[in-house]
Amino acid sequence: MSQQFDAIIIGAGQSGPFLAAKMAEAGSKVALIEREHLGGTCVNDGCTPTKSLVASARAAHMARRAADFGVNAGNVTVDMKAVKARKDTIVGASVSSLTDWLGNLDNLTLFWGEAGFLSANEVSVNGKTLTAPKIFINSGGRPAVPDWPGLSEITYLDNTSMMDLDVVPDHLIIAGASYVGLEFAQMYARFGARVTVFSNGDRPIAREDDDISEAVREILEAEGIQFLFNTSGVKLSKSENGVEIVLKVAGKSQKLSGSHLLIATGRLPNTEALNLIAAGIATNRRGFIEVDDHLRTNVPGIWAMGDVNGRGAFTHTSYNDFEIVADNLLEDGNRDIGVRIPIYALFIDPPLGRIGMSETDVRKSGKPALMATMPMAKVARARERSETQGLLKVLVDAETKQVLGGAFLGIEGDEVIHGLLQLMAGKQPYTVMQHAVHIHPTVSELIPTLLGTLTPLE
Ligand SMILES: Cc1cc2nc3c(=O)[nH]c(=O)nc-3n(C[C@H](O)[C@H](O)[C@H](O)COP(=O)(O)OP(=O)(O)OC[C@H]3O[C@@H](n4cnc5c(N)ncnc54)[C@H](O)[C@@H]3O)c2cc1C
Ligand SMILES: NC(=O)c1ccc[n+]([C@@H]2O[C@H](COP(=O)([O-])OP(=O)(O)OC[C@H]3O[C@@H](n4cnc5c(N)ncnc54)[C@H](O)[C@@H]3O)[C@@H](O)[C@H]2O)c1
Repeated sequence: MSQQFDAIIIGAGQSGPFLAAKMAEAGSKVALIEREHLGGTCVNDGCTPTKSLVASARAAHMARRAADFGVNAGNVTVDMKAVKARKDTIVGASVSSLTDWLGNLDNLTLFWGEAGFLSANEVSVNGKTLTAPKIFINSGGRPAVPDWPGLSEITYLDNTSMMDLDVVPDHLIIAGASYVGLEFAQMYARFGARVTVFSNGDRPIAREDDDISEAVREILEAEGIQFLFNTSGVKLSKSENGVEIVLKVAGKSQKLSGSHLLIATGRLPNTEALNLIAAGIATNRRGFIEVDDHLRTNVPGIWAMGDVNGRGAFTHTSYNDFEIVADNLLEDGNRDIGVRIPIYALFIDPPLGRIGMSETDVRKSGKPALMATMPMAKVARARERSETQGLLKVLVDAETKQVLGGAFLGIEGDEVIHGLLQLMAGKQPYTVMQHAVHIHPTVSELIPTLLGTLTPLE
């Protein structure tokens, strides 16, 4: 006997629970299936815990720098058990608030277990069969683990097991120099670990322009983080202290010995358990579920939202997928993922706020463009705070005067970048922002000055 619903939602990540609640509130009978924890990666082993840890790491860093501000903080030590407990409290509060909210909604039934398709309108969970004309997949992703010889013989960490660490490693080796690798690298260096990062790329956060990568590298190297790029031939073995790694760095053999190894080499979509074949759902070459601009899969009545569709890899993109699907289905809307402006941040300290096209993208496109850059040292707020690392960069279409993209690496870069978002979303020329009066002394007040120095991109 199957149980009949109006909608089934697989995965309680950053879109599923919100869609489940909205549909239930609108009177639909909804099943939400989750195999592990409400809130998915973001709440449990992604954004929330890492940003809580970043905050502790910043407190340690600023305490060590106290003398720069004329303050005597004495000998600074880090209590990792207390750091972890603080993080666990913040995560716990988010999970309980989600649990209370979802548990108290009429029309919503929460099923704990792993879901898999039986057909295009039937899903199995814990031996039960659920049926619905509409099914939404929000199953997210998990760490990609390289196929390195020796990996199965050693103990390694990923972003999930990092959450249980309550000691400062003697020497943390990190594979991967992007979001996950760099955020953990800086926080653990600040907690007091020796940190080495290796990557098969040629620079940190290699999706960004060279000058941004270089500035990120300078910031992190100044805190003692060691980088090895262009690595290959990684082999791992257990050692007395933890792990030994033999690898090639730009073709030359090198040995590393660390107490802990964190794998941060990208993420894969969670699709295996879903038995997509039973419903005939198509995936792309990289294994992500293919969707159109309304988040519809190739099978009528089945949608895919969040990281699993490969159209975004952030909490805000997953949440926006929910908004689009909900508006289109429940409010008669016609919203479209195609108009979404890419925006994201790398939460090292100071953070990198990014929007739209990079300089490399603009050069490749051949568009006539203007560009301006400015070191953060020119920003009064940064000088007053003795935090002058980084740079501001903006690119503008030479014909329409609309902003094409920007990179703000510096204090408040993750917040200030939203000024460009408003301009871009409103399709306004940059002069609107340039002529508006901003508050002194803020980082934002220097954006009009930055815009005043735009010159043609050679
Ligand atoms: C360390 C780290 C830090 C991050 N920091 C940020 C950040 O600062 N800002 C940001 O925007 N993004 C960040 N991200 C990315 C962000 O976490 C994800 O983009 C976000 O969680 C969106 O995920 P989602 O909604 O696709 O699904 P997820 O959050 O991955 O949730 C999917 C859920 O589906 C469940 N599930 C999977 N398969 C099944 C199944 N077959 N049956 C039942 N349930 C299933 C899983 O248990 C999980 O709970 C970070 C990621 C990591 C790893
Ligand atoms: N601030 C944020 O919003 C935030 C924070 C953390 C994670 N995330 C999300 O998580 C996703 C995953 O992040 P990530 O940093 O794990 O992956 P990524 O795909 O961004 O980067 C992977 C890194 O690992 C390296 N790498 C890959 N294979 C390797 C190999 N065999 N040997 C050595 N190096 C190798 C790459 O060169 C790169 O430096 C991101 O797409 C992002 O959306 C976001």
